[in-house]
Amino acid sequence: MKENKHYDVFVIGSGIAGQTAAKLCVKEGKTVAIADNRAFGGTCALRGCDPKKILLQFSELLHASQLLKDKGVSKLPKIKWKTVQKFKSSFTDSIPPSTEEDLVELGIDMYHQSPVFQSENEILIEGKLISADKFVIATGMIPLDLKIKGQDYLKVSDDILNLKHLPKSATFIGSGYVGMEFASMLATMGCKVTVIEKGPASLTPFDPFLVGILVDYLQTIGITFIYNAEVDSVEKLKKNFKVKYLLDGKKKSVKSRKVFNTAGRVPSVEMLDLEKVNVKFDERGIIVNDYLQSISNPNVFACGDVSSKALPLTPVSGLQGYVASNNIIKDQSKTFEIPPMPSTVFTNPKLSSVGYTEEEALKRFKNIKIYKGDASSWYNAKKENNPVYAYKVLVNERTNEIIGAHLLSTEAHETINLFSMAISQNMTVSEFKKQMFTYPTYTNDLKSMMKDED
Ligand SMILES: Cc1cc2nc3c(=O)[nH]c(=O)nc-3n(C[C@H](O)[C@H](O)[C@H](O)COP(=O)(O)OP(=O)(O)OC[C@H]3O[C@@H](n4cnc5c(N)ncnc54)[C@H](O)[C@@H]3O)c2cc1C
Ligand SMILES: NC(=O)c1ccc[n+]([C@@H]2O[C@H](COP(=O)([O-])OP(=O)(O)OC[C@H]3O[C@@H](n4cnc5c(N)ncnc54)[C@H](O)[C@@H]3O)[C@@H](O)[C@H]2O)c1
Repeated sequence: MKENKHYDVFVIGSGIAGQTAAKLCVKEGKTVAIADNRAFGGTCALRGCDPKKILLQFSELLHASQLLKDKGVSKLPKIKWKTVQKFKSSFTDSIPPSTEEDLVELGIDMYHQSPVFQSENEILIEGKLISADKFVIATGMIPLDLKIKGQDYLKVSDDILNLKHLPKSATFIGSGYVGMEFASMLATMGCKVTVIEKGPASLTPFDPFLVGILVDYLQTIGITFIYNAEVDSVEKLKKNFKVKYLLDGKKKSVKSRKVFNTAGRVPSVEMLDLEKVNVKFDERGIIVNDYLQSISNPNVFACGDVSSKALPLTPVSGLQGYVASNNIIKDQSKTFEIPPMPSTVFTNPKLSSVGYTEEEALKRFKNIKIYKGDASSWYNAKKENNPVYAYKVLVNERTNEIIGAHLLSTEAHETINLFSMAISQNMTVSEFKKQMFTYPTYTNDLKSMMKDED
């Protein structure tokens, strides 16, 4: 039975982008509803950043102990995976009910299904025909469908986060953020890992000098990397799965207990029937202007991972939710400008980056100064008995301002934020070096990275 209802704003997706938009709109007196076809809370809190970091910290603990094995650690910690999973669930289980409670308290109506657009201002959901003045699409991304024979045997990041047992062996198809983080985690925990990548390198948005060092190190802990490979099919054997692929025109295969599709994520738009609402999208997501409005229908906003202006990271998605809702509250009042955005690949060790890459800086500036080095002989790495520590810092030679920083270290995920602040404040190298930092810390090392040759 169809029932008509009208809202000022209807939000689709309850992740950070959708929740931010819904909450700001309702606080401004709008009538708001939000829909999700999965548990409320979004990827980051339920199936991404947060649960991932809980699991990863155990591999970090083990990694740190492995490094100090002959330096005073006599027995490596034994990780009880089932207990780790219980600990993780103690965080994730409470997210959907607490999110729903919050939304109810704010007076936001909830729907638990994917809506399907019927016209430029109507959707069909839970059997109801609902209209709204504005729609916010914040549906995030879903794993890319690999479309290979045996694809049903492939597991994705959600499954890795919910692994009941640590597999003896695993194959990852794709070596971006997700593939590298989980490959590093499983290999550290003793799993035999193979990574098959279609391109010539891993983590292509990151600095190739540091990626090279990271990959070399991950090989020493047992990960096999296969590049320029074309995965053909997955076959189920008795205990294992066989991944067949082509390398240099030759047919090859690898066997493992689990096979993970970590070949990327695509905008979640398929179920919405966006043609009916006249909203254009491509492989990057819903095409939006600087106000995060659909270029073809200004009453529809798209924010977070699903928007064409996304950098699929939690803080950026939150910012986009804020910008979109501000523009709903006051027409075209805020543009989305991407601030210098630090990003980390949480491998052991971590790879972090902010600002320009060397390639981008060379195109953008006439002359740049590159401070680059292997810092594994520095105190901080040596005290951990850690063979990996490296950096690259980029400076505009004319102004002496820091324009990019790339770090590979145990603490890169924290120290990169200092460079983020320096870049957004247009700090010069000498201004940065004037700052006093605690000692002995990785932060204090940042100053030593920008040392001119005598
Ligand atoms: C394994 C993993 C690890 C990550 N780690 C990090 C990290 O360490 N740091 C970081 O910054 N970022 C990380 N990310 C990325 C980060 O999770 C995303 O950038 C962020 O969650 C995007 O927020 P969002 O609100 O745009 O989308 P989401 O959080 O994905 O929310 C979208 C919501 O829409 C719902 N939805 C989808 N389609 C429909 C539909 N048709 N109808 C109704 N609802 C729908 C989904 O169920 C979901 O709840 C990670 C991602 C993954 C997968
Ligand atoms: N730490 C973090 O901040 C974090 C962690 C996870 C995800 N994320 C976000 O999620 C997004 C998606 O991450 P992701 O790792 O899923 O994707 P990605 O785009 O980072 O990596 C996908 C990789 O798979 C490879 N690939 C694609 N098709 C393939 C095929 N057929 N065979 C073999 N390799 C193939 C690509 O060349 C690429 O290297 C990222 O852009 C990132 O912003 C962030």
